[in-house]
Formats: sequence, structure tokens, C-alpha cells
Amino acid sequence: MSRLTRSAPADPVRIVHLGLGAFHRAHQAWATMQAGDGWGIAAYTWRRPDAAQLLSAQDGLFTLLERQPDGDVTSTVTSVSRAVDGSDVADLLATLSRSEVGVVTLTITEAGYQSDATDVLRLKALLGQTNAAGGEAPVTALGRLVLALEARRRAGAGPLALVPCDNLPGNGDLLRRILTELAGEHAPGLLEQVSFVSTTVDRITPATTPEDVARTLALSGIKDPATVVTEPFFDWVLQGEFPGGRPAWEKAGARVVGDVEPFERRKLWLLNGSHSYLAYAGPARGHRTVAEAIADPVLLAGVEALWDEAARHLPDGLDLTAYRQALLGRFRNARIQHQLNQIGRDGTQKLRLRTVPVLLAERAAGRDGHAAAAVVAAWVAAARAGTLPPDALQTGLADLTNAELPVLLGLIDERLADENDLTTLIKNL
Ligand SMILES: NC(=O)c1ccc[n+]([C@@H]2O[C@H](COP(=O)([O-])OP(=O)(O)OC[C@H]3O[C@@H](n4cnc5c(N)ncnc54)[C@H](O)[C@@H]3O)[C@@H](O)[C@H]2O)c1
Ligand SMILES: O=P(O)(O)OC[C@@H](O)[C@@H](O)[C@H](O)[C@H](O)CO
Repeated sequence: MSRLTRSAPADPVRIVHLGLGAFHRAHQAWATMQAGDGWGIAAYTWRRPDAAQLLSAQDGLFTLLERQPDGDVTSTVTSVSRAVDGSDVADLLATLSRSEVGVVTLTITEAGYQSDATDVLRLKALLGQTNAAGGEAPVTALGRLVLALEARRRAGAGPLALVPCDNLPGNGDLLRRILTELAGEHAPGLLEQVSFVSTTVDRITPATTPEDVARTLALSGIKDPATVVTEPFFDWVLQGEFPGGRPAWEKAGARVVGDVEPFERRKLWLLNGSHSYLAYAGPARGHRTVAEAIADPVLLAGVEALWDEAARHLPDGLDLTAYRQALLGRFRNARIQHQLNQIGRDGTQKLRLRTVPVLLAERAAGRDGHAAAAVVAAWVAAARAGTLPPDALQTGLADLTNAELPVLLGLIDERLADENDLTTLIKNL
């Protein structure tokens, strides 16, 4: 039994990543290694140091356990040159102030884009100072990013691309709006040399289990607690400029396009939307994973109906028949134990982005949108049953089990609570 160690020096850091979770490692870190052009990553955790400690103990190396339908393949990913505890804000400031760094990627979850009033106050106090180390550092990832961008601007380190990789529509524009708001008048010129890249990202990456770590050991003889499990499929569509350069991610299958929106909608509405449906309707029918839930004919019919509704609002040319067929194959890959409980976290924020647009589009077209409404109804039923997974945004209401339907719908999107016949439809589903 051996452990991972480097036999050659790590690549120099040219990418900063925020949110050192499993997905970053299976997606951007893997693609950066495939590019093979010497871009190293400094990856920061958010609140907890665990992932940074695990990876640092093995020189940033980790095993990717690719679960194909008929077998597993392991490989060692080498592109994370440094894994850092995100609470070390001084490290982030120093790293981002280096001119060799040309790209910042983010996987901070949907909830990570919410603003935090206390953090805004911390930021304002710090941005006014010439030495940013003087006050209490921001806690949110985006607060820290603003501070680091200001340090970079002051250091004159040159242009940079910010590349959010979370499942949010228009994530580049959204990030621009949030950072502009956070910086306010306290950091004029902060974003002058910053480009925002919108992306859609796709690679199903469940949380690692002890069984996965044991599987790596059995296959490769390596004890790697930082193992990441993923599927063979990979997709990354990007729209925007990279004024500070970038790795040749195309070598991994990435595409730079003029308009990412159609790809983004297709993925969010079809893949993520049906994932959320299965996440709430599945446990109520005794299922724990996506593969179990999609094998249930009742849920499969619900997924197909949801895809039919979404497809009516997607542009031509996206080859939806092949996309849906491929999705079914990916969902049925029982070697990927994707827990419904993981997908169902932070549901209020996710449904607002993946399901409500389809529901409202159907209703605007004069139909009831019952398949999209069924996703919301399944979430409501889980809220009432007290079985919802944790939700970072579910504040203000300690107990959802007794909440009125309009109140529950309003947590997802105010527009839902205003529609009387929608509440009737959801009650009857
Ligand atoms: N796992 C997937 O299949 C997948 C696929 C496509 C996109 N994504 C995107 O990546 C995100 C992370 O997924 P993951 O599988 O790596 O999850 P994970 O639980 O392994 O890691 C989540 C990371 O986000 C950080 N984080 C959590 N809450 C945060 C917050 N409020 N602010 C800042 N950082 C925060 C955590 O510290 C951790 O580094 C998802 O939320 C999604 O937007 C995931
Ligand atoms: O990652 P989340 O939490 O936004 O959503 C859960 C899943 O729908 C998601 O992780 C998918 O597996 C992923 O988006 C596939 O690329």
C-alpha cells in the first residue's frame, strides 16, 4: 500500500480556484492536466481546511476514479500545485497579486453567490485601507475575491479572467453584478482588467464514500483519501475572453462559443431539473440514488414529461433527442452512486433556476406546466414531511412542516405564490 507523492516539481501556479470540492477536481483540474501546457492551480477551500489538508499531504495529487458502466479506471491528477485553507486570506491575496496568474475558476455552490450584509461591512472597512491585512477578513468566498482583486489591482499584476463553474444561468454576468455591487465606490477600477466568462459545466461527480477509497486501493494499490469519483462524460462550454491566457482546455473536450445560453439552458433544465425532481420525488418512493430512481417507471415518466415541457422552450439545433438518450444512459449508470440527498441540498435556490423558468414559460404559453409543477410539488411534500436536505437559504422559517403552501412557494420564487391556480394544481398533484 503506497501514498501519492510527486516525482517531478508541480507546475507553476497560473490558476486560482475557489471552492476545493469534488467537482473542481473531476472537471477543471482534470481538464487542466489534459491540456498539458504547464498551468498549475492554487485551490482554496471555503470555511473548512479538510480538503486542503488531505491534498497537501500528498503534494496536491489525487486519484480520479472514473466509473464506466462496465468497469472502473483510475488516474492521478497532477494539476493542483497547491491546496490551501481558504481562511488563509493573506495567501489568496499574495497569490492573486502575481502576474503569472491569468485565470480564477470558482465552484462555490449556488448558495455561495448570495450576499451577506456583515461581509459587506467587513469589506468596506478593509477596502478603504492601503494595507488590507488590517481588519477582519471577509468570510464569504466572493468577499475574499473582491479583496484579492483589489490587492492585484494595487500590485499592477495585469489582466485576468474570472470563470464561474457553478450551475447558474449567466454565471459570468451574475458574478460581474455581484462583484460590482460588493466593491461599490470603495474600490473604483477594481474590474477594469477583469474579464467575465460564462460557462456551462457537466460531469456527474458524487461525494466520495469510504467504499470509493477502498476501490482505489484495490485497483491501484494506493491509499488515497482524496479520491474523486466521476463518470466518463465531460462537457465544458465557455463564452468570454481570456486576456491573461488560459490552458488549451479544448484538448479535454471544452468548447469556446459565441453564445453559451442555449447550452446552459439545455443542461440546467434537462439534467439538473430532472435531478431535482428525482431528489424530492425519489426518496418518497423509497429510492436513495439517481440510478435507483430512474429505474422506477413512475419517475421515468415524470422525467420524460418534464423534458417534453422544457424542450418546447429550447432553440432548434441542440439535438435534444440524442441529448435525452445520453442523459438516460448517464442516469442509469448504477456504478455512480449519486445520492439524491446530495442533489436535494439548497433546493430553494436550485428550483428557482432550473425548474421555475420552465414552469413559467409553460404557463405563459397557456398550458398548466404540470410536469415542472410536479417538481415543486415533490419539494413541497418533502418540506411538509420534514425530510428536506439542508438548505442554506431556508432562513426565517424554523419549521416548514406546518407552513402554508403560498409561504413555501414564496421561498422558491415569489412569482409562484402569486398564482392562485398554480397553488391549486400543486395541491392536487
Ligand atoms: N458535483 C457535480 O456533479 C457538479 C457538476 C456540475 C457543477 N457542479 C457545481 O459545483 C458545485 C460544487 O459541487 P461539488 O460536487 O464540488 O461539491 P462539494 O461539496 O464537494 O464541494 C463544495 C465546495 O464549495 C464550497 N462551498 C460550499 N458552500 C459554500 C459557500 N456558501 N460559499 C463558498 N463556498 C462554498 C465548499 O467549501 C467546497 O469547497 C455545485 O454546487 C455546482 O454548482 C457540481
Ligand atoms: O451540483 P448541484 O448541487 O448544483 O446540483 C446537483 C446535481 O444536479 C449536479 O451536481 C449534476 O450532477 C451536475 O450538474 C452534472 O454535471
